Amino acid sequence: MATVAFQGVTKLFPGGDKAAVDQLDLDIQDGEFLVLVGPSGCGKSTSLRMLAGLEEVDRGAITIGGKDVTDHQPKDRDIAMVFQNYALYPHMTVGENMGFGLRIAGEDKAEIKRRVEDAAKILDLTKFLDRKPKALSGGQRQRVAMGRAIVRKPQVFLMDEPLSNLDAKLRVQTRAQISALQRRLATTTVYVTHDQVEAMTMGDRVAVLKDGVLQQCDSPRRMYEHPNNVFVAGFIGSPAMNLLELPLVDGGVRFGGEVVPVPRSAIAGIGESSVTLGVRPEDLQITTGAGLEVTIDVVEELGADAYVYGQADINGTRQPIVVRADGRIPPERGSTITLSYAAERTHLFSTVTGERLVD
Ligand SMILES: Nc1ncnc2c1ncn2[C@@H]1O[C@H](COP(=O)(O)OP(=O)(O)OP(=O)(O)O)[C@@H](O)[C@H]1O
Repeated sequence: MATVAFQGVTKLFPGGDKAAVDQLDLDIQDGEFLVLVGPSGCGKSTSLRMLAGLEEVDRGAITIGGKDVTDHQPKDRDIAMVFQNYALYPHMTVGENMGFGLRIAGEDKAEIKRRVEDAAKILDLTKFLDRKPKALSGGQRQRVAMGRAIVRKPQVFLMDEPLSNLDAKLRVQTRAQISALQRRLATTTVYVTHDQVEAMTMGDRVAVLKDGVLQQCDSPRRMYEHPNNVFVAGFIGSPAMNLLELPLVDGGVRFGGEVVPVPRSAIAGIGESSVTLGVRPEDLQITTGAGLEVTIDVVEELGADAYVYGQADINGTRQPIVVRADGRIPPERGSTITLSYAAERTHLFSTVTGERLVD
């Protein structure tokens, strides 16, 4: 177990017009489950590979357990990595695959056997120990890859999209198993995914990257309730937060007949004439009173909930909006509904910089 720190870590690939990872600063606690998430190409795999020692760091430093490992070989970092494709040796049995790293490290045979059997028990793989990987399901192979990592008892687990080859149902099950296993072993884990649901359900903290730049690193709840900028607001949550550009009038923005106040101090000096108001689909309510009128284009019925997609007339322009409604009494497509909201459940961002304006 160990802390991990990225200190101003930068990666420039030859030919790239900007840094793949740009001055990444991140402190990961001992035993923490930290998820790196972001869209394709945001630099999450490169960050993980630099931590693993599979990619060179151009600027900055990486420490594990307080020790600078920036120039250490992967084998000298005391980490174990689980890859997307599992990277199992097809000619070896499950048991041999799991014990491989220990054998290379010159571990005693009896000790290898004991650790492999322990890991197999934890991962429910005991009856497969003598099989070859090709005789296993995708989920079982994934567990073997996990097993190979845990028998090493490393200081840090690194996982690069380890669930992406599983079908949706198995992914949900395995997600919970990995979370439970990580909590039980309390080993510092850095986990890469592009799936924000995976990030939110698994991470103690989530680090959102965009274009190689860290946007925010917080607990899932904090990230959801207090996104630092428009990108995080739109990336975390499904369906995404509604983000509406509204002109500034009378010390605030007019939304659905009400004025959401924008403190003068928040916009002082940035010359804004409009702000971006964010409101999550579940923070809008269908009302019989006055409010924001929305014409419904599509209703997605999910059982308990229905997501209602429509167009709102906001200050004379039509803007798309999505609302979570009660799935038992969903509104009808083509009809018009009126929405109310609580001003304290809205988020205000600069239209110019995208940064959050009010805490
Ligand atoms: N070996 C390489 N040579 C040149 N450029 C690279 C190399 N590896 C990655 N890149 C570039 O660096 C940036 C970050 O890539 P990276 O693989 O870290 O992103 P990612 O967030 O993991 O994306 P994905 O989810 O698609 O795997 C991208 O612009 C990518 O094209």
